[in-house]
Amino acid sequence: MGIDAGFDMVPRLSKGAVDRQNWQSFIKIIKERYQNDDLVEVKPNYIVFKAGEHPMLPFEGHKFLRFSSKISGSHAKGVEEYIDTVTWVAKANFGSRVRYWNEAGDEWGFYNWQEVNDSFKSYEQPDEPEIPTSIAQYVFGTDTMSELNLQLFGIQLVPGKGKGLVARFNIAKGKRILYEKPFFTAPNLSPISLMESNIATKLKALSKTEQQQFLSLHNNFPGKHPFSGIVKTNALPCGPDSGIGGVYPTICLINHSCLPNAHNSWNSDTKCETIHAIRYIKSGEEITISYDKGGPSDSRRTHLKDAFGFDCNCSLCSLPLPDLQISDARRLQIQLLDNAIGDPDRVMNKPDDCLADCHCLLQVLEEEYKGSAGVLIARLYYDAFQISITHGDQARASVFAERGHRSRVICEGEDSPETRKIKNLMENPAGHRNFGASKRWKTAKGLVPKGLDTDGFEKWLWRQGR
Ligand SMILES: C[S@@+](CC[C@H](N)C(=O)[O-])C[C@H]1O[C@@H](n2cnc3c(N)ncnc32)[C@H](O)[C@@H]1O
Repeated sequence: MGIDAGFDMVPRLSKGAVDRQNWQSFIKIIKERYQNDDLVEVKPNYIVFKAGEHPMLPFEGHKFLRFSSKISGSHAKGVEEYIDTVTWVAKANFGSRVRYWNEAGDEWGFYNWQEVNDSFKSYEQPDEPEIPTSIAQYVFGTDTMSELNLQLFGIQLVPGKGKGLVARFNIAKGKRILYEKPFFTAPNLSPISLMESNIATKLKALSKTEQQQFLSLHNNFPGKHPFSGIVKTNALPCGPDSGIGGVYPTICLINHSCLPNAHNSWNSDTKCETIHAIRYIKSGEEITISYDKGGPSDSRRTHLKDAFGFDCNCSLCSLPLPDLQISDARRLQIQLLDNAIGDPDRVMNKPDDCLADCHCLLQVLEEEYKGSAGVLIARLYYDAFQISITHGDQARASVFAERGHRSRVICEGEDSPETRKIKNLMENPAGHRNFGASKRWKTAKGLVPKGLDTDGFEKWLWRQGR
């Protein structure tokens, strides 16, 4: 008997070039780290740590299932430190594929001992070399990237920002990068002592590992209320304008950019947060999301400092002053247009002006965000949809809904409640609550013109030249 702890690799690595290379660099880091440690011996086919039950790391990563040992009793001396360090390095290389468990915290390994012992036996004898039959097999082992559920990012130190997520592969626009359950969700309570005790209660309900993960998150507000400080630094709102925030093991390692390449969204059905690429992300590029609501650099800076406690050094905020001023002017214009479009009296009485503002906003967003305005575009099309449907124009409304739907899928995926909502409206625009408030622009859904060239169609859609 005794208490075991360690980590499992779930899913196990493939024989493909990508996994092979990642495992080799992981082994290289381990070898370098322990080169002067007499208790860590490099054998022909694996590394053995001569403490506890002598956990091993094979040189062939696809054989590896578990790194663990008993951590209780006198013979276990020193092994816990090896387990902690190797787990940490493995996590940095393989992310959530590395599942740490500790029987002291009622956590158990993923694989059964029969599977694990068989894997240990296979370490001694290297495999016969295989000739891959396809590029996919060579690169990915036996399957494609998605089927293998490859983690698209690694956790790395990013200059000036602490830890961050960096793409390990080229990531296509619209690709789901992460889907994660929060440790917990919590409201922003006042006074702070109340918030602290509320979080303490939620923390107690977590496993030991989760508690450790939570406590290892960055805290910009150290002092008398450490739990609240961690939540304030890391929590992401559970939906736009929600006063409830969620704290996540991996998503909370994503840094902010005022010009992000990914979008975070709360799925109120599954109670999970998703991260999607909103533009093509190159391998090696940092993955970023936006923590704030935009606006010119001054107001962004103030908000990020007050709400999250840091000074932003993203690529936009680091622009030379003349360039930053151009961006600031556009951000201000975006805010003004957004406010004007959202005015219900104007939607009712000056719909042509509102639609013209939507068109103008679309152009400014494209310029400012270099074609990657993400969810701002989805919202804009929803606004244009609402203006059209309020005045009975089902034809235009269905086109705007279709465009809004396309943008939502990119930012949030098909399973997002927001995506489903706009999809329903695309199919049945008259189902919107404002339909019929006015008949000013009345059209049937089927009256979308056919045979126009792109310019002609855009002119029709935005009611230009009337
Ligand atoms: C949610 S955490 C992100 C992960 C964090 N970098 C870490 O090491 O754990 C937010 C913190 O990361 C840093 N950070 C994120 N985005 C930044 C940015 N654009 N500029 C400077 N620091 C940033 C700040 O310290 C911020 O409080």
